Amino acid sequence: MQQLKSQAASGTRRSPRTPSLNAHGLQLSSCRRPSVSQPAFTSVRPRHTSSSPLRPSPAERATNLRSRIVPQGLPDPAAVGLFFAPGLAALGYAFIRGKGNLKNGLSHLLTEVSQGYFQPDVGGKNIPVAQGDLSDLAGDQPLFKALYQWFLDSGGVFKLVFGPKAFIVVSDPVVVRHILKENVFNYDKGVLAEILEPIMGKGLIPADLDTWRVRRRAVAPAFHRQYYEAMSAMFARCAGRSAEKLEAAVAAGGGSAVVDMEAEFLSLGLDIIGLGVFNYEFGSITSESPVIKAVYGVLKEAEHRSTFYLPYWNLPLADVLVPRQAKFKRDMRVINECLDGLIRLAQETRQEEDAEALQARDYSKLRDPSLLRFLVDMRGEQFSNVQLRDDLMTMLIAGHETTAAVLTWTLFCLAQNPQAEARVLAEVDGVVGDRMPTLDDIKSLPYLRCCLGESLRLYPQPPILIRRALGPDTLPAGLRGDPEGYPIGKGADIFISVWNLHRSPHLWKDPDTFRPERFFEPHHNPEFGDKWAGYRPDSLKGGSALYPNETAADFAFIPFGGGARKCLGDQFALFESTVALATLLRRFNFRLAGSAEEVGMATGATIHTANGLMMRVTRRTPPPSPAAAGAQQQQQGAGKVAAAV
Ligand code: HEM
Repeated sequence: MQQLKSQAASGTRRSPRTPSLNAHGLQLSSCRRPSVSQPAFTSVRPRHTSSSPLRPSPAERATNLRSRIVPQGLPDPAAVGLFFAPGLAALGYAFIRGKGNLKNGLSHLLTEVSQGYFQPDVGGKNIPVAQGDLSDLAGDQPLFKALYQWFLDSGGVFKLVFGPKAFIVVSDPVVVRHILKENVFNYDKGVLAEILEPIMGKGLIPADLDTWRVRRRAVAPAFHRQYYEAMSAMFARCAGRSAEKLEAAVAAGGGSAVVDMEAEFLSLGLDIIGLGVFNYEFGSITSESPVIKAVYGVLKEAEHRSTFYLPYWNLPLADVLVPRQAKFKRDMRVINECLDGLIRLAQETRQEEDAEALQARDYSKLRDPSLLRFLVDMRGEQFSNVQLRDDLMTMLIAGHETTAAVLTWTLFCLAQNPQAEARVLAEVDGVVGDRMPTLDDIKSLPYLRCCLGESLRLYPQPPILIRRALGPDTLPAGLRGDPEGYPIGKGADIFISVWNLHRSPHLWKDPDTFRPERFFEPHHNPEFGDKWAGYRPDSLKGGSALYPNETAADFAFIPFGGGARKCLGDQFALFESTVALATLLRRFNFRLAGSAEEVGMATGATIHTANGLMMRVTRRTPPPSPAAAGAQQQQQGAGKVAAAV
């Protein structure tokens, strides 16, 4: 199997980065500009007619995506004026200490800070501080890759100090299990909640624990079997639309087209999440609308905000003085009006029932099978319209780019692994044939499911989860840790590095290699003793879980988090990805149009490509479907019988 180790990560470069956050967690934004040139694609690409940033042409889209990746160069001057005087003083200090060289100066500042100046007392005194030159943070690689090196050097629990803040970085499954499951209610989302609150209000992801308890209990029952049946049909319909669009591009290109598949998956993901969550047809695969524009605007702003330490947008008049804040406000108004309208409509047609009765509805006959319909119709639920809107907004943002990223990286990995690709195709041809894939088909596609798991292992969305301790706690030792554990205090900020866990040499064989079959094989590291149970595929067979998950891996694999605050949309996203890939892979061949290095990797709201996933798409001639082959055999058999008679 091909090593992916540095393929995607290399090839893009040069600009400082800061940590950033997305809907689900911390994004270690590289904030860098790719220096590689776009491959010189000469063949026909599908054209978008608009110059809107939302329905971009491929060239526009690459620029837009990059501008989403790179936090838009310099911040707003007004914002700088409002906030950065102390920062500039610190930089001046850094400059002097660094003898005139800013990078050295930063290194001095960060190193001195790491040695204890300005550090708030939140315990963790026996936690090793990452050794080395913290100017690595201003170097060439994404921050989460720098964290990986420190993890290898310093172990599964270490402290990272920069600016006025100290963060405890956790990359050990024993400690992660403790935080996400065993002592879950001692933690909230900390800095993530501060950033997301203006966008998602008290939606499930940033919600405080009291709000979260009530809303989780209300929203979770909406994801039920009948809902997934209806959703699978919708996934197939939307994926069919994407296929038609690709067909047209291939036909226009005389048999092949170079298409940015990442952009296609973003459109597909938006259409699906709109229909699944509030039965709203964005139609973004084929069109554009002010609402789509506003959604992308808000996503972009969320990403931009996450690259700043200081929430300047909360200052009085920020939305008047800072142009991008004014735009953000306008975008929010457009989305809120749309959501309010949908909520109003759902309320006008409300048919109250108990949760069990709602789950037993005949979803095949419902014109609106969405989550919104379920939530509004549920008897006895007390919630305000604002709360409902926050929940919808949260799911819209949580389920869009994340799923598109999974599809993007799975296709990227398959294109470089012909054996894995051949195995997936054989599976899809044998199971789905020319039909639309169904929910039941997913059960018979184990290898495709593992490919999705493997893509999520290598490219977790997000690569870091954030927590803040609400009270004192003692983190367990984990592998080779202090046997006494690590006492921490209230307010301690924690980064759970999903990237480190997923690529840890202590937890996985050949951690950087794309090898989906690993999820069929048990794996254990005896060094953990009985602290970590290892990866046990058998534990999936007995349960209802179809995809590798955190329980089977005992928290070494946490693409959807784990414990009480685990993602609510995990099955939605995985079913969607399976149906979409089965639909597209059956009909088209996808080859990288340039090299893997040219694809590049960058982080923003998710880990995405730096330059788009440019693929040469051609029609695939699949073998006859099993049904067609069966019919053909029957005909031949009948022919033989007739001849014999
Ligand atoms: C591949 C796609 C997705 C990935 C990788 C993903 C990942 C995650 C992760 C890691 C968390 C936990 C965050 C934390 O613990 O801090 C989370 C939470 C959440 N996700 Fe997803 N997600 C995906 C798709 C979706 C979809 C499609 C929806 C909705 C339809 C959704 C809704 C949510 C919600 C509501 C939460 C908050 C759960 C809670 O706190 O109770 N996600 N997601």
